Amino acid sequence: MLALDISGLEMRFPGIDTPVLSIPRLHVPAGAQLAITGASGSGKSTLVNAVTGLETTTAGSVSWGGTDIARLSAGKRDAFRAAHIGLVMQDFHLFPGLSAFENVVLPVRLARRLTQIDRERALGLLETTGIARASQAIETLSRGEMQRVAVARALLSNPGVIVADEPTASLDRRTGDEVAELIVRLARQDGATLVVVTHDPVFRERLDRHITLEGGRIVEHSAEAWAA
Ligand SMILES: Nc1ncnc2c1ncn2[C@@H]1O[C@H](COP(=O)(O)OP(=O)(O)OP(=O)(O)O)[C@@H](O)[C@H]1O
Repeated sequence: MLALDISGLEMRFPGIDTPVLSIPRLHVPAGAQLAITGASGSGKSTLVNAVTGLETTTAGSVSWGGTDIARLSAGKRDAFRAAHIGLVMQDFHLFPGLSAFENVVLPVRLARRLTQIDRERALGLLETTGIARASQAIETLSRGEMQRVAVARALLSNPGVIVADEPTASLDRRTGDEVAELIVRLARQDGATLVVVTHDPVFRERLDRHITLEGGRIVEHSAEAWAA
């Protein structure tokens, strides 16, 4: 598990005068769970892209466990993300033509040779996430099952951090609640720090702290989310 420390973060885009994101300070302790809410266009995805290193920051530092990823080269940021951050996205990002199992192990297989331990962990995670047939073709799974496979994939390398961007937004209420419960439970079990963008107040209440963004700034936060 890794703590997140943001300081003086700014994200600007060409042609826009004001920063689309401006966060003077934010601290999330190692193993804590942060929900990010806010209206459309408030900067949630931009913040996710900054904390995962998917996008280059304009100014400030984004530090995970003391490593400031804003200072890393693009290649080193990618390597840091692969080693430490499990990502779950709204639209799953799964590969058709592969089975559930093959989807879970794909990122590891692309990085290195798959070991027996990887295979066993992948099968164990599929079982934990409620996927009965690991060999089932991914495109034949229900949407809820697909997101469960994406959760298993995010957890395979035992990351210190899990970042989920609206992971239940394209699921129905009941399925979404089940996936939310699963993400929170597995993050806690693995001791991973969890950051979730969600519009869902029920999901937000499952996490131990939250911030609300408006116009790229933190306008409201729970007592535990130290932000100034
Ligand atoms: N690459 C870019 N170039 C220019 N403007 C951008 C870029 N990316 C994001 N923006 C702008 O930054 C603002 C924040 O966008 P962002 O996608 O972070 O919002 P959001 O809160 O995630 O919205 P939603 O809930 O609709 O996904 C928006 O006004 C958007 O138009």
